[in-house]
Amino acid sequence: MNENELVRVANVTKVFRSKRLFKGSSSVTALDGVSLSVEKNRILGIIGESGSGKTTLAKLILGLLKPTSGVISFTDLKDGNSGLRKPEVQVIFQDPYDSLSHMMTIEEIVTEPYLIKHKSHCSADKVRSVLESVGLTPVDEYLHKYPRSLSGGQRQRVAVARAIITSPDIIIADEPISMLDASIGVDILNLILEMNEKLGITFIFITHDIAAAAYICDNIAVMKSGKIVEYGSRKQVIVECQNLYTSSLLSAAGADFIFSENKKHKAELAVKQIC
Ligand SMILES: Nc1ncnc2c1ncn2[C@@H]1O[C@H](COP(=O)(O)OP(=O)(O)OP(=O)(O)O)[C@@H](O)[C@H]1O
Repeated sequence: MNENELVRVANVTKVFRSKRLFKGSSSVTALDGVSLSVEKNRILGIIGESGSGKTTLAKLILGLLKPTSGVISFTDLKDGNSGLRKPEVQVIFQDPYDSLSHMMTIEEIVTEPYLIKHKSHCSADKVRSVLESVGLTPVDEYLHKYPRSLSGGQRQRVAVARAIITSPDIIIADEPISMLDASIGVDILNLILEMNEKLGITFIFITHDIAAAAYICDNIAVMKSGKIVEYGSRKQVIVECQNLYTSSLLSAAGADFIFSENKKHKAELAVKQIC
């Protein structure tokens, strides 16, 4: 693996097999010979229609599933002065109404991953700084609330806070804006950009929305029926796309894309595209 890679997915296939009583067995090839790299400090977009295999790929990278064939390898990172460790991966789910426990306060939800990782309580200062960094201010207004009293956008900010509290190397954001209003979705895109730029967190951004991917991702993999049909830099995929399926996604998005090299402009431009 080269020094810029955190994860390499090499020729990975995932077949789900199920046995049905009296009806024999059936199988679904969710991923078919997928190869890609997750590069350090970058945002990798995985885009495709429903059923194209995006979540299966995310679950394989998270270690929740095992590939049927192929290899997923993680680079070794320096851990303190001596040891080596694998990159830590956290996840943000699609549904901010379902992914946070209804029985826990915002403080408990955000600090839980820290407690699991370090087996010790998180300091009050740390919780405050994490909530501030995701824009949940004034912090005292949020700490003791329950998710039910927050809006969808605020809940997704809680999910981002929960994901960053352990200082992960990679965050997999699985359709994080698909259940939010367009303008709130753009706020979350801005937050992902900020976490990437300020904290250096690598993101895998899973979406069916090519406009959103175009504006926040450095690299994009376009998936169809379990295969990657186009893969490259944002410019290669959006401006110089070679594949008919990618072109059809671009036209379906009504995307009269203004290509900007400047990441900071991308989310604002996305407002016009997504709305
Ligand atoms: N546990 C499973 N058992 C059987 N089939 C599965 C399983 N998980 C996923 N699949 C199938 O694998 C294919 C890819 O599913 P996957 O959820 O990865 O797609 P996706 O692109 O994430 O879709 P969506 O955007 O709807 O979440 C689909 O045909 C799906 O039905």
